[in-house]
Parts: sequence; C-alpha cells; structure tokens
Amino acid sequence: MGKYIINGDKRLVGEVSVSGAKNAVLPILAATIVGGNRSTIFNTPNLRDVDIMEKILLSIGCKVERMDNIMYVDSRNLSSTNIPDELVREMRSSIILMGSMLARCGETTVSYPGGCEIGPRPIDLHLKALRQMGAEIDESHGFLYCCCKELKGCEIQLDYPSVGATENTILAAVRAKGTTIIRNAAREPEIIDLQNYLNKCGGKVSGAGTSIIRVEGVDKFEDVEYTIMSDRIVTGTYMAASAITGGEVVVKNIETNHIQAIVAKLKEAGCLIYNDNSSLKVIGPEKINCIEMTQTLPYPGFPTDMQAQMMALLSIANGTSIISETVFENRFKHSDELIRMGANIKIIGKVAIIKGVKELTGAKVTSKDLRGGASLVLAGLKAKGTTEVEDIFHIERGYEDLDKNLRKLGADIVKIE
Ligand SMILES: CC(=O)N[C@H]1[C@@H](OP(=O)(O)OP(=O)(O)OC[C@H]2O[C@@H](n3ccc(=O)[nH]c3=O)[C@H](O)[C@@H]2O)O[C@H](CO)[C@@H](O)[C@@H]1O
Ligand SMILES: C=C(OP(=O)(O)O)C(=O)O
Repeated sequence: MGKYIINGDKRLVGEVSVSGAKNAVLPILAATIVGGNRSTIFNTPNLRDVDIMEKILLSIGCKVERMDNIMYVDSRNLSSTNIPDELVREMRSSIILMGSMLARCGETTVSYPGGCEIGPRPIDLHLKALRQMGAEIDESHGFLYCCCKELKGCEIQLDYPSVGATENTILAAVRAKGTTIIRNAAREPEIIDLQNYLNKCGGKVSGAGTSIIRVEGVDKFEDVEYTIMSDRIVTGTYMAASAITGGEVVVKNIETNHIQAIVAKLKEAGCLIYNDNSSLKVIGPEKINCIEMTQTLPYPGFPTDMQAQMMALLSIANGTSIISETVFENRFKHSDELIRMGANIKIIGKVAIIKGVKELTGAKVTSKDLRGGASLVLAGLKAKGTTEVEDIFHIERGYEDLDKNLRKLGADIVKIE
C-alpha cells in the first residue's frame, strides 16, 4: 500500500518544477479517441490516474506508447466499446469517456462511478446533457448502456458549472451534427487545454474559459502533437509546503494566471510571493496569519482541490480561521487525521473552524483521498517528530515524485513501498 515517513520541522529551500496537470491530461486522453487519429502528448505526468487511463485506452484497442513524460496514442482502430468496470471503479473521471465514445462509436457501456471519499459525486448533469444531444442511456445494475444513432448539436444549459459535465459535453459535441452551445459551462483552465487540444486536431471549439462554449461538429481530425498545461494544484501544494515550513521555495514551470486565488490566500497568510511569467518564489512567514474566511468555489474562485492543504497550513496559524467548502458535500475527512497531529479543528456541516495551535506533532495518519493525503504530508513537514502517512496510493493519483521533489528541497521524507 505504501507510506511516507517524514521527520518534520525542516525549513524547505530550493527550486521545484511542476509537472503537467492531471485534470488536463485525463480529459485530453479521453479526447484522443474521438477523432481516430494519432496524438503525441508531451508533459504527461507520471501518475496512477494516467496509468489507469492508459489501461483503459489499451483495453478498447488503442495503441499506446509511453516514454518519460511523452505519451503516444493511436486510436485509428478500436476493438471494444466497453470500458472495463474494474478500471472505472479505480478512477472516477473515466466517466468522461462517455462523451468521446459516443462521438466516436455511437455506443458505449460504462459502469456507474458511484460515490467516493470526498462525498457523493452524481453524474446527472452529464447524462442530461448527453441525452439532450440524442444519446439514449439506460441505467441498470450499476451500468450505463449508452447509444445514439446520431448526436445532434443543441443548446445546453448546465444547472451547475460542472467541470466533468462540461468536458463530456464538449467531447460529444465535437463530432455531432451542427452546433452545440453550452451555457453556465465550467471555466476551469483545464477546459481551455481540452479546447486547445481539440482545435489542434481540427475541432471547432470556442469560448472555453468563459461560461458560454460553442462547439461546431466536424468530421475530420488530424494527427497532433500537444503539450499539457502545468498543474495548478501541484503548484499550490508546493507553495503551501514553503509557507508551512517558513521556507523559501521557487516553484518553476507554472502558469501564474491560473493560481491567483491561491496566491491571494497565501499572501493573507503572511507569505511573501514574487513571480515572473513561469515561476514564483514563496517565502513563508515565521508565524502563519489566520484567515477569516476561505470559501471554495468554481474557478476562478479558490479551488476545492487546495482546501485540505490550506487547512493544514491554517492549523498552525496565530488565531482562528474558517474554511467553507461549497463545491463538495463531504470533503473534510483529512481533518480527523490533522487532529491526530495536534490540530484543533471543528467541522459543522460544510464549514471547518480551525483554531491555530502552537505546534503539530508527528503521528501515524492515513490519507483518505488525494488532496487530504497531500495535506497530511504538509502537516508532517512542519510537525515535531515523525509522521507516517499511510495509503499514499491516493496521493500518487495526482503528484509525480512528491517525495523526491520534497527531499530536494531539504525535507526528510522517505517512501516505503
Ligand atoms: C478529473 C477532474 O478534473 N477532477 C476535478 C473536477 O471533478 P468533477 O468534474 O467531478 O467536478 P464537478 O465540477 O463535476 O463537481 C462539482 C460539484 O458538482 C456536483 N455535480 C457534478 C456533476 C453532476 O452531474 N452532478 C452534480 O451534482 C458534484 O457532486 C460537485 O458537488 O472538478 C472538481 C471541482 O473543481 C475538482 O475537485 C476535481 O479535481
Ligand atoms: C478530486 C480530484 O480528482 P478526481 O476528480 O480525479 O477525483 C482532485 O484532483 O483533487
């Protein structure tokens, strides 16, 4: 299962380079099957989720080759329309294959991803949009049987700016007959990356990054080379690592525009932040300032994927902070583990009240989900004594070489397989 052992209380200093974004590469890998073309994807992060997506692509007949951070996918010949149940269960975002399989093959069977560690994650908005475009979807015994004679472009008003539903709809619309307009679309930067990939293949997508996206269906897709954007949540996590340890870390290979909400909160917490176009330096304060309110919101608000890391940071602040989680229903499982390390946190519904403590102490803790796991690593970097973070397979879903990178910055962290 794997664990990290961290001897904390070490100031992090140095430079770290950020990998490609998990949440950009996954939909783009799903998109590689839409056009029956060949894609060479650069800056692909080496992550557990990418391994699972690779297995899915292989299982439906794609040819896949990987070398370092380059992934080559040839989707000209597919041999199956079933997405294997055991792989869908391992990675919730495999649900975005529904749109691309319908676009490419006119049918697919996917199992229902169900809930997970961060609370229920329904897919009603995905299904509603695909049905509006002409898909017939039968749900039975945990499986979704999807087919369509033809997908037709239409006007789709999303009830909530869901990232996955926006991506699924774009993927279905890119080969549909006519034009699709998605209103109240999610505005996350990863959706711009998906648009850019599709357009490089010959797709006609515009408006990503705004709440109205327009997709004109096309027939012909070209072979493509594409470079994945850098990961804004990994960026934020290294920034928080510098902040919590009172360190001085330069985070390189980043997109400054994507992390402004994180920069603003870390400045409120007392960090000094200097940036140029593709890197920034974070100098952590001697004592973290408490923050009256951090509310997670869809982009460009403060990302829910940074909420747990922020909680670790505020657990040692000079007063009481409040975090309100508005995106997911139950994304505070890390708080119990932080409490084991000496944090003083109370959860009331979707609100966390964090009374800053003088110091955290090392303990045996378990990561329950990806970002919650990252928050425990951050706490362990600051804590006095030894912290063991168990079940790090969650963390490895989204962080490439986390232990190695932290060691280079001076952390005492080892991974036990
Ligand atoms: C692979 C990927 O990109 N994952 C990200 C994506 O997840 P994901 O795409 O799953 O997140 P969504 O934006 O869809 O979910 C946001 C909220 O909408 C709700 N909802 C969503 C779809 C639906 O059909 N019905 C519904 O009610 C969800 O339960 C949740 O409460 O965006 C989240 C929000 O920024 C991030 O935390 C995840 O890291
Ligand atoms: C929740 C996350 O991812 P996923 O949607 O893949 O579970 C995340 O990246 O924090």
